Amino acid sequence: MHLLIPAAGMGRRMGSNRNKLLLTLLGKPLIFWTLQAACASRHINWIGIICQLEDLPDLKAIAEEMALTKPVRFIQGGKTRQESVYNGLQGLPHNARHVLIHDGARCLATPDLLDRCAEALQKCQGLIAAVPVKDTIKVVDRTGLIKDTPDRTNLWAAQTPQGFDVQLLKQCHETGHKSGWEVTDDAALFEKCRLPVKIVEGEETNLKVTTPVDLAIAEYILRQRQGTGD
Ligand SMILES: Nc1ccn([C@@H]2O[C@H](COP(=O)(O)OP(=O)(O)OP(=O)(O)O)[C@@H](O)[C@H]2O)c(=O)n1
Ligand SMILES: C[C@](O)(CO)[C@H](O)COP(=O)(O)O
Repeated sequence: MHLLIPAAGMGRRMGSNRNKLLLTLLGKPLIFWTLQAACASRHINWIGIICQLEDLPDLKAIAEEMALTKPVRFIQGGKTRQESVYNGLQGLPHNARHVLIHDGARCLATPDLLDRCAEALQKCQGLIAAVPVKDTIKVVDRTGLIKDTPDRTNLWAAQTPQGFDVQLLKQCHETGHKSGWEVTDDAALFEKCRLPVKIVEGEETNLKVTTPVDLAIAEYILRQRQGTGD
């Protein structure tokens, strides 16, 4: 299974002056933990890291230090996540039939989740990891007034990995590009093209490290996993 890791963001919401994936999390760069899970996955046998040129030396150094046992290709990122994934798809080897896409910023995803998604992708055209929403969600208008309270039983919070048939996802990205669609995940392009996307039960701990508080929570979870919860 081929894996693309979008890692070309800036981390503005983190308030950092560099790519948040290079920030330290429990003594290692944040992206180290994402790569460690990818390496431990039984099904992933190729990794594409999508990144900005300025981060290339740091990311290469991390990959070298980890002595990754799977082939790794670095692919130039774009201005948005959507553009980055588009570039990533062009950088896949020609024999890639299925692809998992997993945010570098979701550094707590387990190898088991990656493997469950890889296995499920053998039987469908598109899927995403997701978890049922725990909060009551409000739809709010521009003036701050609540317009609707959707039924929570139908609401799921999207995560990554997201997995797709490569040719279909390439077509969806092309259509999205021509039509000027702006989306925050790849499933949305599939949906807009009226293609089916399945849900795979995700992990509550699979948070996207976005703000400083997420960094603290991620560190806490990693400590618990390592049995050093103090
Ligand atoms: N041009 C971009 C923007 C984002 N990403 C990646 O997409 C994932 C999810 O994006 P997000 O968490 O929003 O990351 P940032 O764009 O870095 O954060 P922010 O929106 O706060 O600037 C991250 O792994 C990020 O590196 C990417 O590959 N290319
Ligand atoms: C793909 C994603 O991680 C699913 O939750 C998410 O959409 C990434 O974009 P965001 O704008 O940072 O939420």
